Amino acid sequence: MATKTLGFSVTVSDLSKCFGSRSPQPTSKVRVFTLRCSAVKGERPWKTSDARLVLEDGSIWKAKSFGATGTQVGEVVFNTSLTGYQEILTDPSYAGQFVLMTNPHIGNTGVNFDDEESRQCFLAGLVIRSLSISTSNWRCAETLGDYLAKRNIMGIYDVDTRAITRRLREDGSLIGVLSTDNSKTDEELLKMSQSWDIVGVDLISGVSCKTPHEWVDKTKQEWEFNSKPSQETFHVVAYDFGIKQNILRRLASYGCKITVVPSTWPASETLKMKPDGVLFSNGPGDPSAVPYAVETVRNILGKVPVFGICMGHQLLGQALGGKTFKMKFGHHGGNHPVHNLRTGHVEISAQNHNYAVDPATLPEGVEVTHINLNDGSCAGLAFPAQKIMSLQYHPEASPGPHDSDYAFREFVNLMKHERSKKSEPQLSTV
Ligand SMILES: NC(=O)CC[C@H](N)C(=O)O
Repeated sequence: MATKTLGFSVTVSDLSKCFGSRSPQPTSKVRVFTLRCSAVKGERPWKTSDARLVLEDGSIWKAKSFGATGTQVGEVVFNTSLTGYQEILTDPSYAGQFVLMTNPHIGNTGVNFDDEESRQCFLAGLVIRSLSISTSNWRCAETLGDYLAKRNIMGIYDVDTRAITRRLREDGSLIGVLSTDNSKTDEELLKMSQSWDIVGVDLISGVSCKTPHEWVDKTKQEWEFNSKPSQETFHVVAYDFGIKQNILRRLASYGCKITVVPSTWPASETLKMKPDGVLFSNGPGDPSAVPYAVETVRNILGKVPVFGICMGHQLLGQALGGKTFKMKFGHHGGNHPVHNLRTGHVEISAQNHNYAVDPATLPEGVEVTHINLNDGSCAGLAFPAQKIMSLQYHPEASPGPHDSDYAFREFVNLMKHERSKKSEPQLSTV
């Protein structure tokens, strides 16, 4: 190819190198892909070492490691959020998964003390195209590399994230093994990836809290955008299936007093607390792998107002008698358009899920309230007769746009309505 000067001493041939190259090596069952990029050859302030991401389809992606070292298996999913990698890293719903960020430049704002979504990082690892060589933000407390190393989470960079994303979009989500261990052969890693599965595994029990506790923190005043908090206080019991803390902060900001309970907390104990409402949270893995949670949800339905978010929505769907199914590659990102069928509005939403409820399997009376406009899948449900509302996506965002925050107000209104019904004088029948 003829080399043409573009200015800033960058040439077309330099740029073509930056887009990586597929170099299939037909010698064995596996094919190796390396990313050649002249722009990242300079000295780096962090340790680098060779790493391999071996996917179950036999492709091997050579990369450099940051964070922890070792060998880790997980399902690879891609996330299209442009910002918010710290919230993504601490979202417990990613347990068992490698998150590949499609935004090519990650790490430039470091990590801070405020943006944690849970007590630790539960994900299998992080896959990025380019790790920022410098970190600059007024809230930055640590670099991304140091943060991951301390939490024993593996990361890789200098890998062709666009090519992997296209593969996942075409072939569906894939299991992969990430390794920095040179003593393991490609075939061994491939075998590992082909013999592990995320379907049917209860990942909730590994991320849920162990004992009930109160939650009081609201969204900090400087970040608050809801100007009309409720004048009344409502007691909400929140089931922690891997709950993101911003769900709790948003509920507290809307005037709720919250008791967080573990995933195995009996429905009877919850009902004894006489809550105004119950929240079923987001969480990792396959909703069909946790029948005990579906049973708990079933025993609460109809008795108090409930709100299900993501995993909570899927468990509600199953408790109502419906079915969930695994999607081809799921939805992960902060830019998913959702159609609110009740208002006619389109919301740009934050999403993170691989499973969905099949609305055709739900009983009569259950209303589909929201649709994902990318693929028409069910994004929200309501069953007014049973005081149920649920969303497949994340109204708390974090990271993501705030378009769907109104859902917390709707939940408060549901509880308010129920309270007012109880205080109405009962007509006696003769
Ligand atoms: N964020 C979530 O709650 C995810 C729910 C479920 N683990 C899924 O992947 O669909």
